[in-house]
Amino acid sequence: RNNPPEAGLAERAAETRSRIEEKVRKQFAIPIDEATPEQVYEAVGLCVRDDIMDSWITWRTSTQRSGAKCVIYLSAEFLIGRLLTNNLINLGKYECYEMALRELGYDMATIEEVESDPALGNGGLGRLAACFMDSLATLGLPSMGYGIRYEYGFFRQEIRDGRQVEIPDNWAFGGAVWETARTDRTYEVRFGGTVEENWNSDGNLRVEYRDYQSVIAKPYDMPVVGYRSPYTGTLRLWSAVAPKQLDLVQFNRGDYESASADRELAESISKVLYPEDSHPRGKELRLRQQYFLVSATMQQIVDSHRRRNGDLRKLPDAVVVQINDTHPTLAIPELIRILIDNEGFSWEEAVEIAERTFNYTNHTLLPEALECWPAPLMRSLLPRIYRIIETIDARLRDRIWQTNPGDADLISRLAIIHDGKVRMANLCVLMSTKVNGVSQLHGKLLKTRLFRDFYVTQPEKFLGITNGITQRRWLAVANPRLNSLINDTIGEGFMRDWTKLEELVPYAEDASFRQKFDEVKRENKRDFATWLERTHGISIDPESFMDVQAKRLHEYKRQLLKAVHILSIYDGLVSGRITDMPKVSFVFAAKAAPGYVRAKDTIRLINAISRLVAGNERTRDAMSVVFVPNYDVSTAQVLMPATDLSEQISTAGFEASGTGNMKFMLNGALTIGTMDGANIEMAEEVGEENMFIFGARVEEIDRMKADHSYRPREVAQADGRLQKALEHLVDGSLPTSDNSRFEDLYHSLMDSDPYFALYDFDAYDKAFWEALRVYGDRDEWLRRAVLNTARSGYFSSDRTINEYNEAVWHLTPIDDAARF
Ligand SMILES: CCc1ccc([C@H](C)CC(=O)N[C@@H]2O[C@H](CO)[C@@H](O)[C@H](O)[C@H]2O)cc1
Repeated sequence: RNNPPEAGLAERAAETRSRIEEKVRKQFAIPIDEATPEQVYEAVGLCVRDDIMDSWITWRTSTQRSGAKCVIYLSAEFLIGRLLTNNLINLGKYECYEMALRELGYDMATIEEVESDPALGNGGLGRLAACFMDSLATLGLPSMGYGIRYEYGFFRQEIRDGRQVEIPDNWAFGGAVWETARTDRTYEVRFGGTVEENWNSDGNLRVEYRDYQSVIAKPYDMPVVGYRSPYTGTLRLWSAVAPKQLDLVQFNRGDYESASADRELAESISKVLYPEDSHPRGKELRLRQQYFLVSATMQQIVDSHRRRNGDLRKLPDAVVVQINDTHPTLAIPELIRILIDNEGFSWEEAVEIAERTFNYTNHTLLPEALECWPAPLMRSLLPRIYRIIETIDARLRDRIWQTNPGDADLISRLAIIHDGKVRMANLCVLMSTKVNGVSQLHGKLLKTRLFRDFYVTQPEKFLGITNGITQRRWLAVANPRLNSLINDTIGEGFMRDWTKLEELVPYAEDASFRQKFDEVKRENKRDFATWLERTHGISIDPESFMDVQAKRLHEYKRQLLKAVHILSIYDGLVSGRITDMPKVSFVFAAKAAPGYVRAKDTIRLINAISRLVAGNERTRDAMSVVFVPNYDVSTAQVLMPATDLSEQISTAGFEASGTGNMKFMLNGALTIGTMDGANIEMAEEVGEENMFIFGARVEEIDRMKADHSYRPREVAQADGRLQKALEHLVDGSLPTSDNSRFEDLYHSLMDSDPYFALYDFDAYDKAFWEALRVYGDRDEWLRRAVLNTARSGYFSSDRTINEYNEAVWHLTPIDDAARF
C-alpha cells in the first residue's frame, strides 16, 4: 500500500506508536518488547476502537434523536471477516498504523493474521449482509444490522485422507476487541408454555402466558465503519443468557444436573451456527434461534420507537425492516404479537403496521432450501406466535375464497399453513411490502415460478435487485497492489463512487498499463503460493495458470463437472492426445454441509484426482489439482487477487446471483460461466466476448425438465472422452486411502444428472480450451482482464444499496455537509 507518505504522517505514526505502547502496558501490564503478536494485535485493535468511538456515539445518538428513518437489516448470518485492516483503510489510518508498527519492529501482515475470522455465516447470504453494512455506512444511510452472536461460527474444515473433517470454530476465544456488551439493552424471550386469550369487560384482549421458559437476549454491538465517512453504523448481535445462572433450590436438593440444565438449554440458543446452506434440518434449536433473534430485535425496535416517538402507528415511517431470506420471518408475527398483546392495538391496526414495515429478500429457488416448519413443533414452542400465524392464514383463505370461490388448488398453493407445515416464504410474501430476488434473472424466476400465484395479483410487489460487493474489502483490503495501480492511474474516486472505475477502460489498450497489471497479478500469485505453503503446507506453482472454483460445495454449482473435465484432461495428457498446454493449477475451495453426503464425496473425489495427477510423471508437471482447506473470507481475500480464470459454471436457473463471480471480475480474472444469476449481467457490462460463456440456457433446461427428454447415459456414451473420464469414478484408478470409489457420484451423473453436468460437458470443454488459447496470447488476455476490472464497477454493493433505497427503503442519507 505504498502511497507517498503525506506530510504529518511521521508525527501521527509516532503518536500512534506511543498509544500502542501505552495500551500494551495498561492492558497487559508488560512493556511492549515482551508482548506477543496476539497482545500487540489486541492493543492495536483497542487503539483503533478508541479512534472509532466518538463518531460511533455521535451518530448513534444523533440519528436516534433526529428520528431519521432507519433500515433494520435482519439476518441470521453476517460473514464479516477480519476487521482490523478494513477499519484502518476506511478510517484512512492504514499507513499511519503500519509505520507505527514498523517502528515497533512488527510488520502489519503478522499482526493482521492474528485476528480471528468471525465466521458467523455460511456463504453468499451472510457475506452479502456484511458487504451491505459496509455500503450503508459509507453511503451514510441510517442503518442497523441485527443478528446472532454465535459462540461457535461456521466449522473449521480440515482435510484428512482427502475427506472433510469439521472442527468447532471458537472464533471469540482470542477476545473480540470490536464488540461492546450492552448490558443496558437486554430483553426476555419466552418459549413454550401455554397461552390464554381473555377478552376483558372493556373488550380488550388480555393474553396470559404460563409455564414458559425464559431466555435473556444480551446484545453485543460492533461498529460498522464507513469509508472515509464520519457515519458509523452498528451491527448488534444477540447472545443468549440464562435468566438465572444456577437454580439453588434444585442444587440444594442435590439435583445438580437440572440445577444447570435450564442454563445450558438457554445458552445453547446462540451456541453454534447451523452449517446448512440449502437443506434446513428443521431442528427445534434452529427455530429457537430464529425466534430468539426476531423477538429480541422487535421488542427493542418497538421499545426505542415508543421511547423516541411514542406513536407506534408511525413505526413504518421511522424504521423499515429487511428480512434476509426466510430465516427471520417470525419477526412479522412477533411485531403483531407485541402490538396487540403489549400495546393494545386491534388486529387490523397491527397487521396494517406490519405490512408497511417489512420487506423480504429471497436468495434461492432450491425447493429443498425453502423453510417449512412442522406446525406441531411451532405450536408447542411458540404457542402465541402460532396462533397469530393461524389467524393470518385463515384470513388469507377467506380472502381467496371470496375472490376465487371453489379454487382449492389456489388456496393450497398460497396458504401459509398447509399439510401440517408452516411455509415461511408464503408468510413473508403475503406480509411484505416488497419482495426481491438478487439478480435480474432470479427476480424474473420468482415472478414466473416460485411466487407466480402471488405475482399475478400483486405484480408491483416483486422486483430484482442485483447483488453487489464492497470494493473496500474486495479491492483496497484484498488487493492493495491493484488498488494502488488504479489509484495511480485514475485517482482514488472509485472507492466512494463505483462509476469512476469506468475510466480505466481505455487503459486496456495501453501496453505499459497492461504490463503493470500483469506484474500485479504475478506478485499476487506469488503471495498466494507463499500463504498456501505457510498456512496449509501445500505447494503450488505461482507461474502456473490459476483456474479457481471457490464457493460452497453444492451439486448445482457443479464442482463435479469441473472434476470430471480435469479427468478428461488427465486422460488426454496420459494418452498424448493433449500435448501443448500451459502449466495449469486447478484450485478448489469449498465447504460441504456436514450432512450433505454427495457434497462431501465430491471433496473426496477432488482430493483423489489431486493424488492421481501428482502420481503420474506424464501429468504432474503439466498440471496440479489443489484443494484449499477451510475456505473463508480471509482465504478468499488472498485467493481472488491471484486468480486468472474464475469458474462460475452452475446449471442455468439455479444460482440466484453469485457474488464471488463479481469479486473475481473486480480482481482482474476472466470468467468461464453459464448464463445464470449475475453472470448474465456481467456479460452485459463487459461484453460476452470478454468472458467464456457456455452451456444450456435456462429455457433449454426448463424444456428438458418439463418433457423428461434428457438421457445423460446416452450423452456419455456418445462422447468417448467423457465416458473414459467417468470410468475413473468406478474403475479403482483413483487413489483413495481406503480404496473406496465413487459409485454414488457416478450413478448420480449416469442415471439422472439432475444438474445437466454431462449435457454441458462438451460446451464446457470448448470454452475451457478457448480460455487457454486466449491465455497464450498475453496481450489479448491482459486486455480482456483490464476490461473486466474496469467494467465491474456496476457490481459495487453501493449501487445495490442505492437501488434498495430508491425502490424499497426511502431513507435520507445523513446530510452530506456533516459527512466531510
Ligand atoms: C435453512 C438453510 C439455508 C441457509 C442459508 C441459505 C442461503 C439462502 C443460501 C445462500 O447463501 N444463497 C446464496 O445467496 C447469495 C446472496 O444473495 C447469492 O448470491 C447466491 O446465488 C445464493 O446461492 C438457504 C438455506
